[in-house]
Amino acid sequence: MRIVVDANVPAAETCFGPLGEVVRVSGREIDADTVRDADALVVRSITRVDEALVAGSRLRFVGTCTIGTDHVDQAALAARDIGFASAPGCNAEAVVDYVLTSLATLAERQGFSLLERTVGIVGVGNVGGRLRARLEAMGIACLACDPPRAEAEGDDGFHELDALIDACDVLCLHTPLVRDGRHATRHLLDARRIAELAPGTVVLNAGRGDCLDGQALRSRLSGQGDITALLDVWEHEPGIDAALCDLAAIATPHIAGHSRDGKLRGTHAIYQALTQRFGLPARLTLADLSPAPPLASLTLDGGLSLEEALRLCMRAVYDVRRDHDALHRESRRQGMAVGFDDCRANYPLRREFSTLAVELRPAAEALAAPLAAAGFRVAQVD
Ligand SMILES: NC(=O)C1=CN([C@@H]2O[C@H](COP(=O)(O)OP(=O)(O)OC[C@H]3O[C@@H](n4cnc5c(N)ncnc54)[C@H](O)[C@@H]3O)[C@@H](O)[C@H]2O)C=CC1
Ligand SMILES: O=C(O)C(=O)[C@H](O)COP(=O)(O)O
Repeated sequence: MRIVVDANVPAAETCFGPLGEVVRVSGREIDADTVRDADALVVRSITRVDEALVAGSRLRFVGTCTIGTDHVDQAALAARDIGFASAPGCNAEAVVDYVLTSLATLAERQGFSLLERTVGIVGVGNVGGRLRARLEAMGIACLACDPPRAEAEGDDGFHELDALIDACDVLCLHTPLVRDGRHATRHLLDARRIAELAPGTVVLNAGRGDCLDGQALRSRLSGQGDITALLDVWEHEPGIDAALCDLAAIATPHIAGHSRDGKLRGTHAIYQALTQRFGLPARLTLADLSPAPPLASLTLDGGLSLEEALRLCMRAVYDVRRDHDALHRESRRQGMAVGFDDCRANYPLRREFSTLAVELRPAAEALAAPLAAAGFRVAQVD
């Protein structure tokens, strides 16, 4: 069996090597020629998988090691009886880590307390749902907007997007890109809604770039300049709007989900789906792929405020300023599109909050509940 795999899929040789010949190709270079003689194709989010790509191939399976599936024409695959799998939820915890560390960084920079803010979550699926759970456990008020869920489950606990715009200090977008239909998300945050955001509002987009009208956001930021944007996803990646990138308080190259843990979960989910499709045994477990974290534990004594302790633990695992600085540095050095992709291809090791055990001495015991709520493993020590 010949398996073409995006060069940015970790552990591909370990997982797919025992099943066949693994051919590594850069995600943006995978084309009809590359997959012509392939039996299986394993991608991430940057390869457009459509009829033109698969028409001349003998593919029997396509897997994307990502949550998002907007880059895959699933109908075209089904019409050719090509099996398909994605990896729902694989990097949801990483995105939540990203949101928390971004908001904590902004709170420090702008001098507000995150614990006193109201956060609106748009799209309350694997990512948004976990974000809500962590924020609420930390005592932070949340409002949820998810019309498809409200329709299926009843309105209770769900609000209209315009109500979130009226009531929230922070608006987090975690919607998939849905181009058509009643719940389409393209430009969900459009020019009208961007104009209606109250001064001081923070907008964070870690869903898909097209869910937000980037031009309208740029005009508001460069004109009134009275709101704050934290952006991980962009229209026209990798050749994103350099002016918007400069105006965003945190600008990162679509890496919110790029923890090692999340990527390995994605690879492993597709390994399982591929073996099932070809009737092969799946011998590898996720634990076989996961390395020990470089920082396994730290110990806190008294003397830190809750927000200081949260920031310290978050940054010990993941500091979003590193990714913001890298995007600015590499886009200046190599040009936007090349720099953007370079940051993603050479992404440094990042683990999830849950890999860190925070040991608390008695004087720090009041930090136990909020640190656990934020996602760390907490233990009391003498
Ligand atoms: N920045 C990054 O690195 C990453 C981005 N993503 C993006 O985040 C998206 C969400 O991920 P998950 O939560 O795991 O997906 P999910 O499928 O579990 O949840 C998506 C939620 O959005 C809701 N939704 C759909 N249309 C909506 C609308 N018009 N308004 C409000 N809510 C709507 C759905 O009902 C669903 O509950 C993915 O589709 C992907 O595009 C995912 C992982 C990493
Ligand atoms: O899972 C998703 O959906 C994402 O957006 C991925 O985290 C993006 O991963 P790459 O395609 O950038 O490797």
